[in-house]
Amino acid sequence: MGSIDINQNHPAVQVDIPIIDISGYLAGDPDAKRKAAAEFRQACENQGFLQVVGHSVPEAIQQRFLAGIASFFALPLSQKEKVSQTKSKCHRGYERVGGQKLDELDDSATPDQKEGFSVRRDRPLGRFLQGPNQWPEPEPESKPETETEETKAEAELSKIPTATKVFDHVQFQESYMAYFDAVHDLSKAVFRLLALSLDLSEDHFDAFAADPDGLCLCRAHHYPPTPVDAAGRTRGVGAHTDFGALTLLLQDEVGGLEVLHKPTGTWHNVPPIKGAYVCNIGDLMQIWTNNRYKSTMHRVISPLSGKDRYSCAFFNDGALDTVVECLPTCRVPGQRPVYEPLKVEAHLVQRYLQSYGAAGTVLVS
Ligand SMILES: O=C(O)CCC(=O)C(=O)O
Ligand SMILES: [Fe+2]
Repeated sequence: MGSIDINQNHPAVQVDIPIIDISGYLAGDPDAKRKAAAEFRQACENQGFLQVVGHSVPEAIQQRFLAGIASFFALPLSQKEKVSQTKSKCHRGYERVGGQKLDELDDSATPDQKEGFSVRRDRPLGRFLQGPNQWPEPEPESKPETETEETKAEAELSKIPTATKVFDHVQFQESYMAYFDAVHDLSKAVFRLLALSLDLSEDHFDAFAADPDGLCLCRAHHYPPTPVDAAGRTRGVGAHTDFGALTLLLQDEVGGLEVLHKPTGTWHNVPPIKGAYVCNIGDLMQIWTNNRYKSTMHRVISPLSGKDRYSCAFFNDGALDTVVECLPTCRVPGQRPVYEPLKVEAHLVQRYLQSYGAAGTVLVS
């Protein structure tokens, strides 16, 4: 296990975000399995954040996906709004800058300075958040009937490759779903490691994590650059904990993700590692483990002037009917659990309403 010292700005505070190589575990090596489970246990008990390398998601799938989302976000706003999340009954599609406010620490915080695109499993419209995805359609090409000087000039201009021209809606959807499937598979393997790390049977979370109707959200983000005068302090995403059980985040090389060291109230950078997954524990896992595993607060600082940042968070929120209650290995006999048992669906409804305000009510009405 390697680790990075991220404390340049806060030399007195030690925050360790370990880098865990799971290739041996995935290859079926029993020693590597024990070692990886122990490393997960330590990381989750400590900071609740780690980075996974040696995983199963091919670099080519990541690269195609990142190229696809960058070309989508470069489209004109009017085109992106055609697949706006506000048109979806199940929260799919495009979310414009400021569409969500995740900050849980500061009521006066501005909405998140990010735009997003949300995809889940494609299903008929059903229970909370279940339904069809929204995908961008090709723009109809208009052909002028008679050629004039003006239309000739326009035709010349249209030879210039613009973002609209390079956007390929078929490639976007295909690369997105290939990425979704690959990261969903990885999340199932990570849940297995989490089970082992908690001294449970390896398949303990399988039904939750692999349910074909379970809620998984794959949300791509674009963080536009911030002006120099606001450098370092604008919120790409406000301080929050993740709602679900497990998050796997792919980030580009720009950086900006920070985790909170609660005892000192200091923020620490999570350094980008090409192709790695930042893996963090969400609230459901903290409840399951009776506070043994930490759902740590984090935020994103907007990138400096001139730089666009792209990332993608995959949240495996699991089967809606699961009752989350203190795991048998997370309390001593006779000890009362910290939390009352709760249903995944009820928990998610509450957190969506909090972060989306009135716009979230469409999901539960
Ligand atoms: O983009 C990132 O680095 C983090 C995003 C995040 O925390 C979230 O979507 O919950
Ligand atoms: Fe998050």
